[in-house]
Amino acid sequence: MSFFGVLSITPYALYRYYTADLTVAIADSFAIISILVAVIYAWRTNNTVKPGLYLAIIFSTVATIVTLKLGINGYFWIYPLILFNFFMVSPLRALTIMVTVLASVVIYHTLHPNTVFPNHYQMVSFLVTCLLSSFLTFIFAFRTQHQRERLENLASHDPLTGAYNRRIMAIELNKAVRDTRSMRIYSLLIMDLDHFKNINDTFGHLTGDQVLVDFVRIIQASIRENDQLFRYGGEEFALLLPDTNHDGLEVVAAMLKKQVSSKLYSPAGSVSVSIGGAVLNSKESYPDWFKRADDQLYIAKQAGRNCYRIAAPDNLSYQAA
Ligand SMILES: Nc1nc2c(ncn2[C@@H]2O[C@H](COP(=O)(O)OP(=O)(O)OP(=O)(O)O)[C@@H](O)[C@H]2O)c(=O)[nH]1
Repeated sequence: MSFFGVLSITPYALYRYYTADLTVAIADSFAIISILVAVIYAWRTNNTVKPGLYLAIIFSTVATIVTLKLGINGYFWIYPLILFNFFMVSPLRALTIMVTVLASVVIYHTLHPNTVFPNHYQMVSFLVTCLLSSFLTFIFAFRTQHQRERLENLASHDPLTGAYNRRIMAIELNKAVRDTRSMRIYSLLIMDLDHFKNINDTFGHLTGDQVLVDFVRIIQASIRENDQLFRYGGEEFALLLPDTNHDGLEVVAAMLKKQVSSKLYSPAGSVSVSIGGAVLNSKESYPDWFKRADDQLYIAKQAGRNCYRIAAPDNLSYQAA
């Protein structure tokens, strides 16, 4: 957008300087400089939301000035401005900005008749076509946003339980491993339902599915808001816990084990979970961290299930309940 913006505005800015139309020339130059500042900011911070809003406001102000100054030679810029704004900011923000721009033009025309538009009829035509274009673009942008959110949701969640899927787990665990700047302590729990195959074999897959859904509901209700639950296999789940140290991880594992065994039921009775956990060591890769937690899960299963094991920082297993 910025490339096309600079490409299309620069010749006009030069022409305005050439014809000594200083107000419009300065407005055009300001728009070009703003584009470059916004691009540099977005490039450096990876944040496109703030520069998007900044550019939408700058461009809308410049297009309004050009419209008021040049009349018919300026107001055609409002049409590409509509598309630009809906591309740069959220649909509601873009609509608000467009209504503000059009209101400014109409107020100016009312206060200074015949300066922008030769007559009221032309002003009304301009207003109606701009409003129509804005509303149609709003509907288009709103639908696109809604569809994108649905697609994002489908691509990141397990359809049965609603927990995050394996793809997001890899992204989030890698993010935690790379987060060396914040000094946060990240922990991981791997949870696996005990004797789940028996439930499927005895009562059928639908009953098994319901147990999985209930399990996720129980876990979600017991964890903090910024903990993230992933389903990475059939009845295997991972829980990422930021700001949780070894002692904290023990407390959470004990609490989740208790919550599950007291609240999760199949037609055969209570269902339990085995849990393995590990705190992220510095300079450890995501697969190594995951493996350390998974090894602890294996030890918990070997120890008779319905229990948890947490890797000690020196890789020794803590004997736990
Ligand atoms: N209902 C249902 N079952 C699933 C799903 N995904 C995997 N499974 C079943 O989960 C069961 C996993 O069995 P195992 O890996 O033997 O584990 P387990 O019976 O829980 O035994 P332990 O983990 O050793 O206690 C298999 O029967 C799979 O078919 C699913 O989405 N729905």
